[in-house]
Amino acid sequence: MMKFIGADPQGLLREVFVPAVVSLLLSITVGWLAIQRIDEANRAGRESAFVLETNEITLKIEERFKAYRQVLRGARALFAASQEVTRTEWRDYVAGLRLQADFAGIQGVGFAMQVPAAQLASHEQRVRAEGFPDYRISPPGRRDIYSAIVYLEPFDWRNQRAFGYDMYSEPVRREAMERARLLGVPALSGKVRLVQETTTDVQAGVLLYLPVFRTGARLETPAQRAQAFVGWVYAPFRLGDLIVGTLGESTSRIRIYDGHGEEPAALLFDSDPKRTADGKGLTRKAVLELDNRVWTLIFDEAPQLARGRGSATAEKTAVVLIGALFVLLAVSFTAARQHAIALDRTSASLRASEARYSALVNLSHDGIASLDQDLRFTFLNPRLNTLLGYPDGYLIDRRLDSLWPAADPPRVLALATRLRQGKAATYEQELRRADGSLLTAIVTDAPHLDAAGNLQGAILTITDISERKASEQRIHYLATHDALTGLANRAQFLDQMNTSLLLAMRHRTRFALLFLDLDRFKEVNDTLGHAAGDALLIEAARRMLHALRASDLLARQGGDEFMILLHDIHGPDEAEAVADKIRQAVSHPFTLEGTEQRISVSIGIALYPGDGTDIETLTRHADAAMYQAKAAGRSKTDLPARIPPGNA
Ligand SMILES: Nc1nc2c(ncn2[C@@H]2O[C@H](COP(=O)(O)OP(=O)(O)OP(=O)(O)O)[C@@H](O)[C@H]2O)c(=O)[nH]1
Repeated sequence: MMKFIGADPQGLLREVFVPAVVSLLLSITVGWLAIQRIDEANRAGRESAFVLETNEITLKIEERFKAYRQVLRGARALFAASQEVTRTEWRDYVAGLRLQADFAGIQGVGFAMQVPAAQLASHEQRVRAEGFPDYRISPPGRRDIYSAIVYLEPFDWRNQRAFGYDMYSEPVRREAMERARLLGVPALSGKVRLVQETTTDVQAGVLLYLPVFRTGARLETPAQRAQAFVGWVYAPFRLGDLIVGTLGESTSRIRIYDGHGEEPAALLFDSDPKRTADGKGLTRKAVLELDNRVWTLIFDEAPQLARGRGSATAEKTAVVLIGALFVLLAVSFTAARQHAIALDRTSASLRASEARYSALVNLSHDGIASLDQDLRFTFLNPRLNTLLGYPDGYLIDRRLDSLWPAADPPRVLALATRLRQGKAATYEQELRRADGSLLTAIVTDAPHLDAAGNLQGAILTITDISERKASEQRIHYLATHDALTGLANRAQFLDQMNTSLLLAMRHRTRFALLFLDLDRFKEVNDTLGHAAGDALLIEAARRMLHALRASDLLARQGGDEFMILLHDIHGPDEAEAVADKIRQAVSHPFTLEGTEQRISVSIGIALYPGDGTDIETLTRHADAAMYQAKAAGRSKTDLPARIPPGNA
C-alpha cells in the first residue's frame, strides 16, 4: 500500500518538521557565532583603522609644525645675514614663502622687537618715520620691558591690527616669549585670542616664537642670551584654519585641548562642536608635544564609519542568508529523501504487487488475455495459449473475433459499444483452436476506461467448459436414452409424445402410438444366455429403426418392450403398414451364439385422436391392443377393440 508523508501528520512531524527545527537551531547557533566573530573582527578592524587614522593626523600636525618652525628659522636667518632687516626684505622673504599656498593656517610671519622702557619713544619715532605716523606700542601704559610687532607679513588689514602690539604685556604670550628667550628654543604659546580676530568666525589662536639674538654674540648662559636678545620671529595661528588646512575635512571628530586636561576653556579646536558623543563610536586620546607645550587630541570615530564598520550589515546579511539557505537545503533534502523513500516503498510495493499478479495470471487455471481499444490481443497467459494451441505470439495484434467460429460484424460492433459504455459481461462462447476444433468457454470481458472515460482496452477471462459441457451432455443422454440399445428411453418418449400431442392438437394432424413386445423372448435368455438376449435386443432395435422414417421415434420402454411414435398418419392402415414392416424386419432370423434364432413381435396401436386425446388414454389403449395381439397368438398387430378400424 502506498504511503505518502502528507497523509500522515505524525510522519510529517517526525520526518520533516524535526530535521527542519534541528537545522534551524543549528543554523541560528552557527549564525550567531559567525556574527559574533564578524563583530569581533570588525571591531578589531575598526580599531586598527581608527588608530591608524589618528596616528596619521597626529603625525600630520607634528609635520606641519616642523614646517612652521622651518619657516621661522628661515626668517631668523635674515637677521644672521644682516644686522638690520628692513621691512622690504621681510616682506620679500615672506612673500617668497607662499604662505597661503604651502602653509595653510599660518596667519603671517612677524618680528616682535624687544624694546626696553628707555627706548620706547625713540622706537616709536623711528617706526613712524618709516611712513606710519600713527604708530604706537599698544596697549599703552608704563612697563619695564616692551615688545612691539614691527613686521608682520602679509601686511593686510587683519595683520595691521597687530602692528605695534606688545605681546609681552599679555601673560599667555609672555610665558612663551620668555621660554623662547631664556632657553633659546622655539616656544609655542597657550591659547590666546589673536589681536587680528574680529567679531565673526572667532577662532582660538596660538603663537610660535623663535628667539633672535645678535649675530656673533655668545649664547651659552641665560645672562649671555639676555644680553644678546633682540626680539622674536613669530607666527600667529588660527587653530581652525591651521587644522583644516593641515588635515582637510577629516571624517572623525577631533578636539584639541591646550595642556593635559579637557576643560572647555582650554579647547583649541573642535571639528564638530554640535556633535555629542553617543557612546557607540570609538574614542582615542593622543598627547602631542609641540615646542615645550602639550596638546591633548581627542578623536571620536566618525558616526558613519562607526555605523558602517560596526554593523557589518553585508556580512551579517550573508550569514543570515546562508543560514536560511542551509535550513532550506536541509528541509528540501529531507523532503527529497522522504519522497525517495516513499517512492522506493511504493515501487517495492508495486513490484511485489506486480509479482503477485503476474504469478496469479501465469498460474491461473483460466485463460486470461488483454485487448487494446480495437479489441486486438496484447497479452495471453500461458493457460490460454495452451487451451487455444496457437504458436507463441501468433494471436498478438489479432482481433478477438478472429477466434469466433464464424464472422459476425454486428456482434463485434455490439461488443465494442458495450465495452465503451464501461459494461462488463459474461457469456458462453465457442473459440476456434489452432487445430480447427472448437473450445467451448465462458468468457468474461471487463472494460478498462481512462479517467476521461475513454476505452483503453479490456481484460478477458476464459474458462474452458468443454468437459463440463460433454459431461452435461452425457448425463442428459443417459437420462433420455436406453443404455443397451441407444434408443430413446421411456421418459424421452413420453416427453416427445407430449410435444407431438400439442402439435397435433394445434395443426389438427394425426399420429399413432405403437406398443411392441417381443414374443417369448425369455426363452432366448434361458436357452442362449442373457448376453445373447442383449444382442438380439440390440439387433431388433436396429432393424426396427431401419424400418422407420426419420421423423418417427422408436424408444425402448424396458425389457423386450418398445414404443413407436408415427407422425403424419392419416389412418389406421398406414399405422398397420408400418407395424407390418416392423414385424417383417424382426421376423428375419438372428444369428446368436452360432445358431439361428427367430422371434416375432406383438404390436398394439392407438391413434390420436380416435383412441384418445391424452397420453394416459392413448398409452392405455396401445398397451391393451398389444396384449390383445399377444392373446390372439402373438406375432400380431392389434388396434383397440372398441374403435372400429375405419373410424380412426
Ligand atoms: N437379455 C435380456 N433379457 C431381458 C432384459 N430385460 C428383460 N429381459 C427378460 O426378458 C424376458 C421377458 O419376458 P416376458 O416378456 O415376460 O415373456 P416372454 O418370454 O417374452 O413371453 P411373452 O411376452 O408372453 O411372449 C424376461 O425373462 C426378462 O428377464 C434385458 O435387458 N436383456
